[in-house]
Amino acid sequence: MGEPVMKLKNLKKSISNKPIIKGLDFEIYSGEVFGFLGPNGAGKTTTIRMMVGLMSMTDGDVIIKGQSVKKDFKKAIRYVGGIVENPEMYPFMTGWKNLIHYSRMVPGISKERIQEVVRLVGLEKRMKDKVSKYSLGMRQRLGIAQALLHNPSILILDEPTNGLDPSGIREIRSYIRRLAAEEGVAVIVSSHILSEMEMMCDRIGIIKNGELISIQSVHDALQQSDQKEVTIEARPMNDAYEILQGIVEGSVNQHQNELMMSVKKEEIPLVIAKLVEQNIDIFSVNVNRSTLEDKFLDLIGEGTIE
Ligand SMILES: Nc1ncnc2c1ncn2[C@@H]1O[C@H](COP(=O)(O)OP(=O)(O)OP(=O)(O)O)[C@@H](O)[C@H]1O
Repeated sequence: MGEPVMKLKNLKKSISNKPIIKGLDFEIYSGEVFGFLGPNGAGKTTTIRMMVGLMSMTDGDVIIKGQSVKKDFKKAIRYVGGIVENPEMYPFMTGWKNLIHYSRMVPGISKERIQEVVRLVGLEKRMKDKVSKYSLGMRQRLGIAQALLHNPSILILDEPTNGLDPSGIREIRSYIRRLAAEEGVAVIVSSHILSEMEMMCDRIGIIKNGELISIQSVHDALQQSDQKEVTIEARPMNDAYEILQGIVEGSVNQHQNELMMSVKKEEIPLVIAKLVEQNIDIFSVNVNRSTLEDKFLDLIGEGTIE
């Protein structure tokens, strides 16, 4: 994956002596979309605010392209583009004027670069319209264009799809993927919606109560999502083992009174039926939570997932 663009090192935050972020360690790489996922109040915004220097750190550090946000804020932050609070836009000015206005505050931004970022977020045809005529999704895209003007290595977007309708969400998603692929920027997006993250991200880190509880590649997670780890307590054990070996594709492991195997969810009833057919007594069947979705459901409680 090459050198990380950003490194979190034992990052901590306490507010009024209450630990909010309890030591985060992870790395973000060029060209990847990294999803920062967690239920409301998990600590996503607090972490992002520390990453971009909007909030002080209690302990640890954030290193961006080798520069410490704590010690060398100015050097570190020039690599970052971000929308953490609402982007500052003037509704009475056109999209183009807004970008020109912003570019004057940052040295070295050419007209060509402005055109390039406009193309990257697909707003070429709407540049002459006033921002007041834009949909929320278009404003969000203009905000992303603005954040990209100075060629950042890392783009940080806090809940970029908040408040958007499904077509707006689809658009933002495709533009974010395109940015990572075409510009090679690392993109961090936060959200509390797993399904959305799975479609947009290469890797997902799950945060709960200020701690990172899982970090996983979406590709691996989707490959695994079909398989379930199943533990069956059955007697006579040896007969059950023989039968299972004949029907389960992977290996069957024996541990004390239990047999463990990995099967597809739809195969679980078949496995049980075969054992019962052959007069095996079944005392328990446990399906262990192992996938990203399982972990996330564990966290936020079933039924609340979107
Ligand atoms: N200024 C503050 N004073 C006290 N507590 C705070 C402050 N800011 C955040 N918190 C607490 O820190 C925890 C993490 O909040 P944070 O906003 O980072 O969560 P989040 O994961 O971004 O959630 P959401 O999706 O709701 O924005 C919450 O319990 C919140 O109440």
